[in-house]
Amino acid sequence: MKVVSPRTRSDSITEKVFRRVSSNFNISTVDDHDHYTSSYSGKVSMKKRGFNEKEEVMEMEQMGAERIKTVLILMSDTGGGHRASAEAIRDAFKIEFGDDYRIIIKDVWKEYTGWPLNDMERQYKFMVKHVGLWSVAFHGTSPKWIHKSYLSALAAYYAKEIETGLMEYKPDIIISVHPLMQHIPLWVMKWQGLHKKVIFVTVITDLNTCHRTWFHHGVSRCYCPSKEVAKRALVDGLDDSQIRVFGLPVRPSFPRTIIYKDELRKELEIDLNLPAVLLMGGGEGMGPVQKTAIALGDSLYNSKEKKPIGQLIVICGRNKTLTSALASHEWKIPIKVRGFETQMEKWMGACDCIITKAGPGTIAEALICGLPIILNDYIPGQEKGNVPYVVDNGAGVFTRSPKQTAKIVADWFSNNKEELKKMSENALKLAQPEAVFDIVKDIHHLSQQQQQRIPVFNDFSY
Ligand SMILES: CCCCCCCC/C=C\CCCCCCCC(=O)OC[C@H](CO[C@@H]1O[C@H](CO)[C@H](O)[C@H](O)[C@H]1O)OC(=O)CCCCCCC/C=C\CCCCCCCC
Ligand SMILES: O=c1ccn([C@@H]2O[C@H](COP(=O)(O)OP(=O)(O)O)[C@@H](O)[C@H]2O)c(=O)[nH]1
Repeated sequence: MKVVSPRTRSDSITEKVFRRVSSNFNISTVDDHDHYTSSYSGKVSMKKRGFNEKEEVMEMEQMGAERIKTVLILMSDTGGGHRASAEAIRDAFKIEFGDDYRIIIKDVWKEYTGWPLNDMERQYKFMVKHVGLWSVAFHGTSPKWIHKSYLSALAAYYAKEIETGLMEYKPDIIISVHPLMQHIPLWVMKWQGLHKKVIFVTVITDLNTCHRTWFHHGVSRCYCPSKEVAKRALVDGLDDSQIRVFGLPVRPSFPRTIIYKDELRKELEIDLNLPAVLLMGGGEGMGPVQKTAIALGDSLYNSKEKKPIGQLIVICGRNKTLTSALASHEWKIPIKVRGFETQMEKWMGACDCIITKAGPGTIAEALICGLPIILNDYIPGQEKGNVPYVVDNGAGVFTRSPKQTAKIVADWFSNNKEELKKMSENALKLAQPEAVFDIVKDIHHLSQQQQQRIPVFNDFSY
């Protein structure tokens, strides 16, 4: 008799989901306290690290020894902003608390799960290239019942893999810096009985019109970068005690670099005397970068006097097509065309203003560097609200026209230096360079509370 293994038989999707989900639920029950205790320190630690190590850890804890805490930061490279914020938090932990915390930045979806979760970057890139499609997906998934049903199905289907991914490093604290990384990990942790052991916080990286998936009632903290986002969190039912407004976390290297402008220009081989405009489009080099660069090539050249009135730095990020197109163009003004840069603070610190799509990371960094901002594009949904955030606060202007953009910059660099100065001052007023430190200090405080057995978790229903 031929025995058909369940793995080789070709199942329908429904059968596969049903089998996986029911087997996932057999792992533990939510209120099973014995299993809850063993689930975290037992199952993962014994499986991954061996029984002896567990005993040693317990012994040290009993002796009251300070233990290095592990922080797992969940992110995805959908855009460049989530990774930048994750790195900012990691660096700030290191500066504030030295080796007291071990920080791990992971895209758990990509590393441990399957389609569609492990393919978000590619699908997101496709969707934002077709903005209408993204707009429908963003707004269409806004109702809670829609995103909850979708996310809960994925959570159930990948529960085992996600648990493995989350618990591989035995985190004491999980920080999500991504809109799609609240529900699934929190539910999986609750199903496995771990949600009261591990502190879970969300750090929102959108400045205004963020998606509702950022808000989950089960978090210990929801760090909002602005009052506008905090209002949305309250409307979505989060408790006041869960919300903190410190600002968007920016890599600590930013506030430290800006003072040495001339040094930076020497290091980056930028003309010391000509005003400089930085042109970019997020981590992926999106928006009308090429057309704007060409328009600037004309507007920043004084054809009567046959000399440039400014210089241009273009950072194309991961957009290699853009880099090579601009590198092969003939320019009348001094220009630098760069690919993905790892020390953005230096390039921003060396320039006098910036042109960018309305990415929250770039905006927050530019504000710290006191750069007036010309926003030339935004992704519908999450980036729309960033435009009034900048413009209404007098830190920049919005125009989609490359010619208009080039005209404004030429004006700032010649007749209208006063406006440039005023906007720079407004940018600095809006900047929140300390945000990332405030966030890590607050997380540290939570961690201490938990050590003193003060409950820091928020129980939640689905
Ligand atoms: C009746 C309506 C039908 C609609 C059908 C849609 C089907 C679902 C398909 C797609 C899901 C779309 C998810 C929308 C949620 C968006 C949340 C959000 O704000 O996402 C933003 C991030 C990107 O981060 C942003 O990057 C910006 C720059 O590029 C900027 O920096 C900004 O500040 C950042 O926040 O977007 C994502 O990560 C979305 C990834 C979509 C992946 C593609 C879809 C399929 C893959 C996996 C499924 C994941 C689960 C989807 C859950 C759907 C419910 C929300
Ligand atoms: O060459 C580059 C281009 C961009 N960035 C960083 O990528 C992030 C972009 O985030 P933003 O939210 O502005 O836009 P996104 O890329 O997410 O669309 C910012 O921190 C930039 O400093 C970078 O480090 N190197």
